Amino acid sequence: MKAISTWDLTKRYGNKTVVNNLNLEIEKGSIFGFLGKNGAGKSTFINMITGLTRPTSGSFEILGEEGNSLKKVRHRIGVLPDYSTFYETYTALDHLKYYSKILRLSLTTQELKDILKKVELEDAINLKTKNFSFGMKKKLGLAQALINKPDLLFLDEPTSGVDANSILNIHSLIREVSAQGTTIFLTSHNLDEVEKLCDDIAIMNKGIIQIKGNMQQLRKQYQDNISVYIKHESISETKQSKLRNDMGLFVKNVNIAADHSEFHIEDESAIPKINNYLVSENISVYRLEVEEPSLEEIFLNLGEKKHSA
Ligand SMILES: Nc1ncnc2c1ncn2[C@@H]1O[C@H](COP(=O)(O)OP(=O)(O)OP(=O)(O)O)[C@@H](O)[C@H]1O
Repeated sequence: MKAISTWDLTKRYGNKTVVNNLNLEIEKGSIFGFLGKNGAGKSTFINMITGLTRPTSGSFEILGEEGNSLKKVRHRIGVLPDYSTFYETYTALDHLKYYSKILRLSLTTQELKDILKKVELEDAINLKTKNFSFGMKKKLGLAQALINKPDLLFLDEPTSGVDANSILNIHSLIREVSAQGTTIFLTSHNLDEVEKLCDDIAIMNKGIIQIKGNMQQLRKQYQDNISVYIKHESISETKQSKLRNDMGLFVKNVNIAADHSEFHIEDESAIPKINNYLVSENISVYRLEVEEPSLEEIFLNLGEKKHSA
């Protein structure tokens, strides 16, 4: 079942198309990573599906409801915007009490304090938000987004401006919320974070989805990048030269030294071939490392490659 589906969703401002016929399906219960350079159209897309702005054309469904019936599911959605605004004279607890009231939730003060504890704001429960750092505001925004135990949670840059320890805490909180069945839509410029957390990823560029899939599928499209390093027993010059010639037949950029070899392969099916060859040549292997492209490499390569979704 899908948590979000869009069909040819489009947004134009004047004659500028910001989101262009976007078709996307997000599996219920998944952590979905939405990436793109500044100005790619990510916020405009999120604003459309959360009802903040109207699509120019196309349609969408959220949690089984059509876009024009968004009201029916609003109470099941949590949103952490990129920048949250708070009443300066309210404390963290005052804010949660306020949102709890607006959403007509009957949460006790202790339950609200527990949510603040989850986002590591237990020491700031009675602190006015005018004294909050940027990272603390981000955490309060997260607490607010979690208050209704949402089925669908939008997180826009949840860890930007947050210190390293708190990032780890936020990541484990995201995993915990996901394990309870919440679908998470995560926008982040931190590619490492997306790679670690997300089941599926889409990369947006100039209003269209340029590539999408899970990390394995994304890597598959870029497998010419796989590099292999082998630490082996020391071999003679003659043997090195033989290896250079023989291995050159099934790997690229062969670099053979006395006690190690490095090269690139297009496809992981070359790995057993390499292994069999070394065995047949009686060369003892001490270590074999395969380095696949990171999401960052895929992202950076997008301008050069023309993969379509
Ligand atoms: N209300 C608006 N009127 C006119 N143009 C707009 C409006 N909102 C967004 N745009 C334009 O649409 C394009 C996409 O903007 P959007 O904010 O969706 O990008 P983004 O991918 O979220 O970028 P970022 O990562 O910087 O947040 C930009 O060129 C922006 O200037």
